[in-house]
Amino acid sequence: MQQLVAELEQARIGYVRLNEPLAGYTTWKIGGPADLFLIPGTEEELSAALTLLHRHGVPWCVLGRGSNTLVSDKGVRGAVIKLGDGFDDVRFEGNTVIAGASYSFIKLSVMSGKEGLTGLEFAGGIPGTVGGAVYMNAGAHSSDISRILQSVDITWEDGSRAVLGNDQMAFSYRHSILHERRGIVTRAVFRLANGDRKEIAAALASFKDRRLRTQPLQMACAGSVFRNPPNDHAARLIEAAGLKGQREGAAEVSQLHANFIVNHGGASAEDVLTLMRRVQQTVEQTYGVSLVPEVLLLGER
Ligand SMILES: Cc1cc2nc3c(=O)[nH]c(=O)nc-3n(C[C@H](O)[C@H](O)[C@H](O)COP(=O)(O)OP(=O)(O)OC[C@H]3O[C@@H](n4cnc5c(N)ncnc54)[C@H](O)[C@@H]3O)c2cc1C
Ligand SMILES: NC(=O)C1=CN([C@@H]2O[C@H](COP(=O)(O)OP(=O)(O)OC[C@H]3O[C@@H](n4cnc5c(N)ncnc54)[C@H](OP(=O)(O)O)[C@@H]3O)[C@@H](O)[C@H]2O)C=CC1
Ligand SMILES: C=C(O[C@H]1[C@H](O)[C@@H](CO)O[C@H](OP(=O)(O)OP(=O)(O)OC[C@H]2O[C@@H](n3ccc(=O)[nH]c3=O)[C@H](O)[C@@H]2O)[C@@H]1NC(C)=O)C(=O)O
Repeated sequence: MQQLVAELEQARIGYVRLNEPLAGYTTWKIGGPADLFLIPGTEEELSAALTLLHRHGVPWCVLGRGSNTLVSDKGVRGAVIKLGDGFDDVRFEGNTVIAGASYSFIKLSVMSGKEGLTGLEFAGGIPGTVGGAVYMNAGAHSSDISRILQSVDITWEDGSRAVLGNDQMAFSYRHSILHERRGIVTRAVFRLANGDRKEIAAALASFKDRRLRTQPLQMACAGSVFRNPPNDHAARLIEAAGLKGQREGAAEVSQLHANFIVNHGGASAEDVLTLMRRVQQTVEQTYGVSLVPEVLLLGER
């Protein structure tokens, strides 16, 4: 690892830390340390970092805002990559928006509305990055990334780069090709339509109001814990099974939204996983439905 760190520093990879605690990089505020934590600032630095990691046989993963991720208490063996400043930009060209992968998805939504462009209103309350949103095909209010994405710049794990069009992304409900082939989104291009600024602002405000009423936004959480089963809602099943308010340590099935698990402060990943298993077992026994996690588990168990 010492040799790898020396080579990363020689290649001027912006930010390299050993044993970096990850809890602060997730919205659940949970998780142990990463052996190695890298913040490449440019595509060149990213490619160089991936090449060196590959050469040294060190496994890696990429973290956006950590708003859909549960990091294990033992943390991550290998490297965690977080894209830096060179990926935090946005520009508008006619009806097209080009955004860096670490750009805030919420800010992208608000900025597009201010430009009089419609199509990204659904993203107003999704507190992740553009890269995480593409990976997840994030969606809300009957829309998702697949409806507006034109193309994506990707760096594959061998350091090579490609541009993939929407039809090459294998999008489906909370799924993209990146679940099957390891690569890092560096930039995304969205095709929007001309709209009325006031109407877009009104739609954003109404979605925001609905979220504030129905989701525990002020609490540390990671959005919906389970995917919705076909033609139903995980939240409906969890509430009907009497699980709202169930606790394990400082983790609780939210009283406001049954498919959210909130951290009251100091919850461990094991607390959350124990609660998730209890929810799955109870819903399976009561309704015969297997709930599948939407949140992603990262790190050593
Ligand atoms: C309050 C709240 C509300 C939410 N509401 C919604 C909602 O309405 N709809 C919805 O879909 N989600 C929602 N979420 C979940 C979450 O915000 C989304 O899944 C979001 O897209 C995750 O983005 P992120 O950057 O935080 O990803 P992370 O959690 O950091 O990562 C998620 C996955 O994406 C991968 N990834 C991250 N960046 C990249 C990249 N640059 N290239 C390749 N892979 C990458 C990671 O490796 C990981 O596998 C909500 C979460 C919260 C806390
Ligand atoms: N529960 C959790 O674990 C987490 C929840 N969140 C929630 O996500 C939202 C965004 O948080 P954050 O990324 O830190 O950004 P901020 O709350 O700092 O807001 C950044 C910008 O986005 C706007 N904005 C925030 N929410 C919305 C929305 N739903 N619709 C439209 N515009 C919005 C804000 O406008 P304005 O000031 O006018 O609202 C502001 O201009 C907040 O509601 C926050 O509570 C975020 C992170 C973790
Ligand atoms: C938050 C996420 O996305 C959210 C997205 O914000 C919203 C809005 O479009 O729709 C999905 O939630 P959801 O299906 O729970 O939507 P909601 O409108 O909140 O609830 C649906 C229905 O479930 C029932 N419901 C909801 C909450 C609750 O505590 N109890 C309950 O019974 C209600 O009948 C309600 O009508 C996405 N979740 C999934 C897993 O698809 C996420 O993916 O992280």
